[in-house]
Amino acid sequence: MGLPQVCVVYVLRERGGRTRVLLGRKREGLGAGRLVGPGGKLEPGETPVQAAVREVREEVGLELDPAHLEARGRLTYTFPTRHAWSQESHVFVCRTSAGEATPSDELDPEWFDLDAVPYADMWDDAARWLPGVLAGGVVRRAFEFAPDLAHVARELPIG
Ligand SMILES: CNc1ncnc2c1ncn2[C@@H]1O[C@H](COP(=O)(O)OP(=O)(O)OP(=O)(O)O)[C@@H](O)[C@H]1O
Repeated sequence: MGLPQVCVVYVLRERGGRTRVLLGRKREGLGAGRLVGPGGKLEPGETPVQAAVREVREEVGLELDPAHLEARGRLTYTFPTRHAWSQESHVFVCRTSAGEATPSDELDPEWFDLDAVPYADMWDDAARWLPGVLAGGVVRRAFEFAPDLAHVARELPIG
């Protein structure tokens, strides 16, 4: 059986000639306390794009046009000592968004300059691939987490 499917969206906005990315401090559940991109599990019948639009609306209150979502690849996370956490994540960037980011029960949103993203506050894998995605790239990688459920133990070959 395939892994649970989730999505994550990195919303970008320009301000004063700089580009900023919207992250959020996770308030509860998997990864509580960490900074994450808004996102979450696909509901039955949903496409990754539909889930991305819904999750961003639910978690930070921004409206995205599905046509503006840029598919930037897929990540596989395996937690050999906590199988329930293993998942496959569809990564999106969105450079057009409407509204103001507002906190929800799930996330406390915050904008960061692209050169000041606090990777140490994110999941351990993020520093390995998110800079490339924010610079315009696509990612397809697989990470296996250590028994501490916090650190990447190794990267797995894709395929
Ligand atoms: C393990 N290494 C990881 N590295 C980088 N990002 C990770 C991640 N693990 C999860 N994420 C992202 O964090 C968000 C919440 O994920 P996740 O906990 O599955 O979703 P959430 O609890 O919000 O689901 P529902 O909103 O209930 O559907 C979601 O954007 C997801 O892609």
